[in-house]
Amino acid sequence: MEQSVLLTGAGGRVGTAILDDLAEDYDWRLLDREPLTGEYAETHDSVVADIVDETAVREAIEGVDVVIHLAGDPRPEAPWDSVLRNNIDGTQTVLEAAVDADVEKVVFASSNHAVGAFETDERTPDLYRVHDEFRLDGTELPRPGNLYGVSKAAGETLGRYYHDEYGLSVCCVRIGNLTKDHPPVDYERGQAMWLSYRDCAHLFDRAIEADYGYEIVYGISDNDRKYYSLERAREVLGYEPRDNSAAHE
Ligand SMILES: NC(=O)C1=CN([C@@H]2O[C@H](COP(=O)(O)OP(=O)(O)OC[C@H]3O[C@@H](n4cnc5c(N)ncnc54)[C@H](O)[C@@H]3O)[C@@H](O)[C@H]2O)C=CC1
Ligand SMILES: O=C1O[C@H](COP(=O)(O)O)[C@@H](O)[C@H](O)[C@H]1O
Repeated sequence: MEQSVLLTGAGGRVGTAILDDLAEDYDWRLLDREPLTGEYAETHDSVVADIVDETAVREAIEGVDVVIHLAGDPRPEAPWDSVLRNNIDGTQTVLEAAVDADVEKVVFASSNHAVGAFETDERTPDLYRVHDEFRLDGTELPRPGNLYGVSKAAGETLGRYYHDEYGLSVCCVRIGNLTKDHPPVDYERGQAMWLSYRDCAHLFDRAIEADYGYEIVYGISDNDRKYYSLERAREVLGYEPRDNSAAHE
């Protein structure tokens, strides 16, 4: 039987990349604080709610197998009051409701900014180039370079807690730079962490289907330039990216 999946932040860029490829593959429930427009609003069950509204989130989550949690403030420069509310409090609300509703898995949209401070002056810009062999693999401690990154590291830690304490399966995807059709132009960092739309959809598809306990994986395409390892995503999720920013240089 088709799995039912709650997609929070469904109206945004990552949500669109996922639905563009997977709209027919799951029984979706779409949640966003803005009313959804376009084809997915007409063809799928959708809920307009704020992610910190505990009652609305509990209602939306009832009966689903998996949650993909994207809703939040995605701005690297976002101020503390916004990330505290939308990213940290919102993620805790989702995880608590998921446990109470016996959800099997939560896939959390973490970010490259949870580890942004590894990009020191000594390492960059070499880090973004093909010859450089430095890799982060998800076993390192978080090292955020801004408060947005702190909020993503907090979301990962909340996931760890809800896994250890309640047995919830949690996969944190440290998404790189999702850009449609081609990697960012004249931006080496963005090219090293490019995630194409179709690789994004495939990665979240694998995170819905695979078996795991608690995982942190990197969400990038198979770029020649890279400083994030794809090993864990390949091994645990069966991720097989098809795109490479080098093909667009
Ligand atoms: N786009 C990217 O390259 C990356 C995105 N991410 C993360 O992925 C997630 C999605 O990002 P994007 O799709 O790019 O952002 P977006 O801004 O395009 O979409 C976010 C969606 O969440 C909704 N939303 C925001 N706060 C909400 C709240 N309190 N309650 C309910 N809905 C709310 C917005 O209305 C919007 O539709 C975010 O958590 C972001 O931090 C992480 C790394 C890279
Ligand atoms: O987490 C995120 O990261 C990407 C890439 O970061 P950037 O600083 O190189 O732009 C960003 O585009 C996205 O908005 C953000 O949510």
